[in-house]
Amino acid sequence: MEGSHAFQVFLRLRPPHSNSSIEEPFLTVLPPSPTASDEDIESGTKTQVTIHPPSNHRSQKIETFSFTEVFEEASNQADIFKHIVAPILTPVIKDGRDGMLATLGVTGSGKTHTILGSRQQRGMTQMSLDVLFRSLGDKIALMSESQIAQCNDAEAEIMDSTAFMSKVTAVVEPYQIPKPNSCPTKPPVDSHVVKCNASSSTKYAILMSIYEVYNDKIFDLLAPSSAARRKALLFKSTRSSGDRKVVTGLRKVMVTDLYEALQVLGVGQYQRSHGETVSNDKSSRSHCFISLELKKMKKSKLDGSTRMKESTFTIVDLAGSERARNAKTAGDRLAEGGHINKSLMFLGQCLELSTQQSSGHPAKIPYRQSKLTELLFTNSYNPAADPQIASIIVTADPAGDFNATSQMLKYSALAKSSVNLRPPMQVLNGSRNVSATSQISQCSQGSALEITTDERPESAMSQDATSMIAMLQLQLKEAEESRVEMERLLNQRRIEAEREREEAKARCLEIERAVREEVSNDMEQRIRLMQRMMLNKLEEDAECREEHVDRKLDMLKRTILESNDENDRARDVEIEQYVRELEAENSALRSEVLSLKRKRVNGDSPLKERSLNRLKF
Ligand SMILES: Nc1ncnc2c1ncn2[C@@H]1O[C@H](COP(=O)(O)OP(=O)(O)OP(=O)(O)O)[C@@H](O)[C@H]1O
Repeated sequence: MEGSHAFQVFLRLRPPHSNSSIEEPFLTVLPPSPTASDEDIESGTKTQVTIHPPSNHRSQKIETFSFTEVFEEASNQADIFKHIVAPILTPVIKDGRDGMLATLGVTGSGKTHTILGSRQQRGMTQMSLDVLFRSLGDKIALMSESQIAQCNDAEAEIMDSTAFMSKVTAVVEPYQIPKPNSCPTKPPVDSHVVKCNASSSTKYAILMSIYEVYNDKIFDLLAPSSAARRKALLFKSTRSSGDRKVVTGLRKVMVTDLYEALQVLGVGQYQRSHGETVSNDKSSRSHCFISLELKKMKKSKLDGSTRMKESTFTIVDLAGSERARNAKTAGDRLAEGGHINKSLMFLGQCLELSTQQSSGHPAKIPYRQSKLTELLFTNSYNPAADPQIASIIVTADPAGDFNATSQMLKYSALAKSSVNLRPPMQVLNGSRNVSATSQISQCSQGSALEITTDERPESAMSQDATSMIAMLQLQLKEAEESRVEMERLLNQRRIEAEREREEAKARCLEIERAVREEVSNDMEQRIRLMQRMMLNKLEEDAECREEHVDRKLDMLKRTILESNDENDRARDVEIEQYVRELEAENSALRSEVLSLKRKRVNGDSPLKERSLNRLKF
C-alpha cells in the first residue's frame, strides 16, 4: 500500500497528562525498519507505530501504521519547527511557492499546542512569523492604494495594523485580547533565517487573515461581531484567481513586524469558537485557518508599474474528533461535535483516496462534501494544482482514547498493515497481560506462537484487490461504528427531546397558572377600583342632590316668606282701610248720635230708633 504521497504526514505523540490514569500506553513506536534508507537508519528516524487494543476490546488486532516521521513524546516545539515547518516555509519565502501546514488529531491530543503553543512555549505560527520577519527584514513595506487595488479582487478589506486595531478595540475590550508580549520568545529560531536574494527595488507586503470553519460555514475571525450577526463567507473563483478558489470578503491586515502580527493573531485567537468538554477544558470547536500572504512587489524601472508575485503559507488547526459519549457533550457542544466529526470523516475519506491516487490508482477525491475538504483539497492537496508543499502533523495521545486514536491513525497513515491474534485469550499461554510489542518481537523472532495475519497471501490476489478489500473492510467497520454511534446519539437525543417536551409542558402549565392568577388579581383590583369610583360618584351625586334640595327649600322658604309679607301688607291695607272706614263711620255715627242727642233734647223719636239700629251693627 505504500507509495509516494501528495503530501507528507508526520505523527507527533504528546507527553502523558499529569492526571493520566492509564498505566500502559496502547501505542508503541517501532525502531527504524531494516528496509529503511541508510540515511534514516543513521539518523535514527522512526516512521512506524503499532497499536494494540486493550485486553477487553472486541478486536484483538495489532495494527502497524507508517508515517513520514514519528516524533516521540520528548520532542519539543523547536524540533517540530526545524524538521517539519521550516522546509515548507523556506520555499514560500524564497521561491514564491504556496505551502500548507495542518494538524489533525483526536481532541486534547495537542493540535492547538503545536500550532499556537502555550504560556511556556511558542507554537509553529509564532515561530513561522518570527522567521518570516527576520528573513525579510527591511524589505517589508506597506502596499499603496493602487497596489492594493491591483491585487485585490476578492472583495477583501485590506488595512494596516493601526487601522485594524482601532476597529477591533471599538467593539472588543482591549484587555480581552491576548497580549503579544506575553508570548514567550523561547525556544529561539534565529538559525532559521531564509536568505532571499531579492534586488533593492523589491519589497514584500505581508497580509494576514484568519478565518474558521464552524458548523460547515466560513467566518472571518478578524471582523469581530456578535454570534448572531456573523456573516458566512463564500469560497469561490474570482476574476484573477482563475481555477483557484479563494475565500472572499475577508479582512486582511498588512503587518510590518512581529509585534503587529502577534497582535492580529491574538484577535483571531480571542474570536475563535472554543468550548469546554470533558476531554479538553479549552477545546477548539472549529477548524481555524491562519493565512500569511506574501506579496513580492517589483517596480519596473521603465514605467514605474509594480509587478506582483504572490505566495501563501496557510496554517490550519483542525478541531479534534471526539466521541460524544467520552466528551460528555450536550446541546450546542453536541451539535458542534457532530459537525466536526462529519467534516473529519469526509477528510478521512479524501485522505485515504488521495493515498491511492499517489500510489498510481487514480481515484476521484470527493472533496466537495464539506467546506473543510473543499478548502483543503481545492487548492492545497490537489496534485493537479500549482506546485506547493503541504504537511500534516497528526497528533496522538498514546494513553488516550484507543478507539478514536486508532480510527484517526487508520485514515491518516501513509500505509498500514495488521496482524490478528487468534484466539486472543489463548495466545500467550493463557496470559493476557503481555504487551503487544513483545508479541510482535516474539513473532518476528520466529517464536512458536500461533499468530496468523488476516490478509490473504499477496500471491493469491493482486495487490490492487487486496488493498481495495482492506479499504472496503475498513470503511465498512467505520460505517458500522458510525451507525452505532449515530443510533446511540439519536436515542439519547430522543430521550432528551422527550424530557425537554415534558419540561416545556410543565413550564407552560406553570406559566398558564401564573398568568391566570395575575389576570384574576388584576381583575379583582379593577373591580375594587370601579366600586370605589362608583361609590364616590354616588356620594357626590347625593351631595349635589342635597345641595340642590337645600337650595330649592331656601328658595321656597324665601318665596313663602316673601308671599306672606305681601298678604300681610294687603290685609294691613285692607284693615287700615276698614279701620279708616270704621273710624269714618264711627265719627259719622258720633256726629249722628250727637245730632240725635241734640234732637232728643229737642223731642225727635224716629231718629232715635234708627241710630240705635246702627249701633247694633
Ligand atoms: N506536546 C505537548 N507538550 C506539552 N503539553 C501539551 C502537548 N500537547 C498538548 N499539551 C497540552 O494538552 C492540553 C490539550 O492540548 P490542545 O488544546 O493542544 O489539544 P487539541 O488537540 O487542540 O484539542 P481540541 O481539538 O479539543 O482543541 C493543553 O493544555 C496543552 O498545553
